[in-house]
Amino acid sequence: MRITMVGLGYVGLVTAASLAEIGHHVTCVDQDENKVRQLKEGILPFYEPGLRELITNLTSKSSLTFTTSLERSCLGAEVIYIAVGTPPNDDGTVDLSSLETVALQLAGYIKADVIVVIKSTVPVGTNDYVKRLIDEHLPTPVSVDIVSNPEFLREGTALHDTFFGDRIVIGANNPDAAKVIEEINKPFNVPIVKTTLQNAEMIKYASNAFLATKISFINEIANICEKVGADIADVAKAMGMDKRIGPQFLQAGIGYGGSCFPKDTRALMQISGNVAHEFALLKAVIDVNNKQQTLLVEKAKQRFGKLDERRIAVLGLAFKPNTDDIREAASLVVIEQLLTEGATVTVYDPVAMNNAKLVLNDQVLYAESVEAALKEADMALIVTEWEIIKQADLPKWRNLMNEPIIFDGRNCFDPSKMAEHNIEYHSIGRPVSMHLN
Ligand SMILES: NC(=O)c1ccc[n+]([C@@H]2O[C@H](COP(=O)([O-])OP(=O)(O)OC[C@H]3O[C@@H](n4cnc5c(N)ncnc54)[C@H](O)[C@@H]3O)[C@@H](O)[C@H]2O)c1
Ligand SMILES: O=c1ccn([C@@H]2O[C@H](COP(=O)(O)OP(=O)(O)O[C@H]3O[C@H](CO)[C@@H](O)[C@H](O)[C@H]3O)[C@@H](O)[C@H]2O)c(=O)[nH]1
Repeated sequence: MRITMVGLGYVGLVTAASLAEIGHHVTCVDQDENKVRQLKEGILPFYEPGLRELITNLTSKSSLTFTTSLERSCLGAEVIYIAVGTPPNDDGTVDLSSLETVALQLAGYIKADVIVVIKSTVPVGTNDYVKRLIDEHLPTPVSVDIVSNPEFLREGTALHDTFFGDRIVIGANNPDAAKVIEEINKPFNVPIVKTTLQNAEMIKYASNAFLATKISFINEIANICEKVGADIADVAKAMGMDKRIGPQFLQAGIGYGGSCFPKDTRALMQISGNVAHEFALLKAVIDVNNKQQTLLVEKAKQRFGKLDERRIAVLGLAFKPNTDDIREAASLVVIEQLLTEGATVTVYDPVAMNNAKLVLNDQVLYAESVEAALKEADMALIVTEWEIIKQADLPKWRNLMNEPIIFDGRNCFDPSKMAEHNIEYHSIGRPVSMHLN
């Protein structure tokens, strides 16, 4: 099948490469000339394990090509995927302007019957709206079908999630169009759910909101554990053994971040508000998360009284490991709090430093390694559970720091081990372990 993919963010690039890998011919389009030029040279715009190798292999076979010309990419395309960003507006509503722009441009370029597949996360009713927009602006009478195919990949494990996903959702009004997209996806050998456009749109928001709910729930349990002397690690483990609950997304910590959960939960609040439904549960999930992101610094303040003139190492900036994405990362909240308190902040992340520099500029010091960040620090705050952090040489950490005190937002270490190494250790939902001398 000849496919065009418009928008080369995480979703567009990973989907395009995956579709090419299962035998389709995919032309990738982005308006960002720099991004397209770099992709042609094999340079990826973001860090994702395994993706560069896959893309290099597919481009060498010409099953994956890159261009900035939407017009040329439409020639001969049987299916056009759209995966442009749908970022939040200030009030939490979804900014659909990129999607509208692409729809209007496409209307001018489509010369034959085609299926348009929307992969972007969009509020209920948007797929219908895009169909109307295209139809109203088509200069030639051709048939354009719209299919909603929301994406469920996670950053850092995007390829695995695509090839071993739990389900592929295909929403369409026209069963023939749904059938074509089903055939395209069959080689993935992932269960396919065919449904309406509205259901497909809602499935995406409901799934993300539910996962966010699980995280805020376990974080609240963790906060209570700290006060009653229980240990969240044991509690979550035993809860997750109940198949009705399941073990995933029960990792307590400093809250969820990233380009999806924060924006999609806020968007679902807006969607429910638009139909005069007060989604009290989701509001609580968001409030809990906002508070959770401030927890580490609050603990540090309680421990020290004031943080001004303290040298503080922040370890991990990405919103989760195995990505360089810092969109709505907890690290940004933590760093802002620390700077407001007057602390001197040194940061380190194995892959997100360049993205961080674009946002934080010269407000913080940038270290070249975990060890360099810890050197002469009065305390360390762990925000992302990178493997390089979890495999710490603890005696070395202890010797590097002015004071061996760690506030861990991701529960990377066993508290008893920290006590053995004479490190004062504050984590989430577990007892504090003090150093012995
Ligand atoms: N990032 C994720 O992990 C993830 C997972 C599932 C779903 N989603 C959803 O997928 C969508 C895309 O997210 P993302 O993070 O991959 O996107 P992104 O914002 O990182 O990238 C979007 C790309 O679209 C391009 N673009 C914008 N307007 C364009 C136009 N008119 N013509 C051509 N290209 C254009 C931009 O240049 C950019 O490269 C969003 O709706 C998001 O909510 C994201
Ligand atoms: O038990 C957990 C699991 C996750 N998180 C945090 O939650 C955030 C999101 O993590 P994750 O879901 O792994 O990453 P994303 O790449 O944002 O993926 C989510 O958002 C995507 C965009 O919509 C969806 O496609 C995915 O299915 C959905 O998992 C991160 O800050 C994690 O640290 C926790 O705090 N505890």
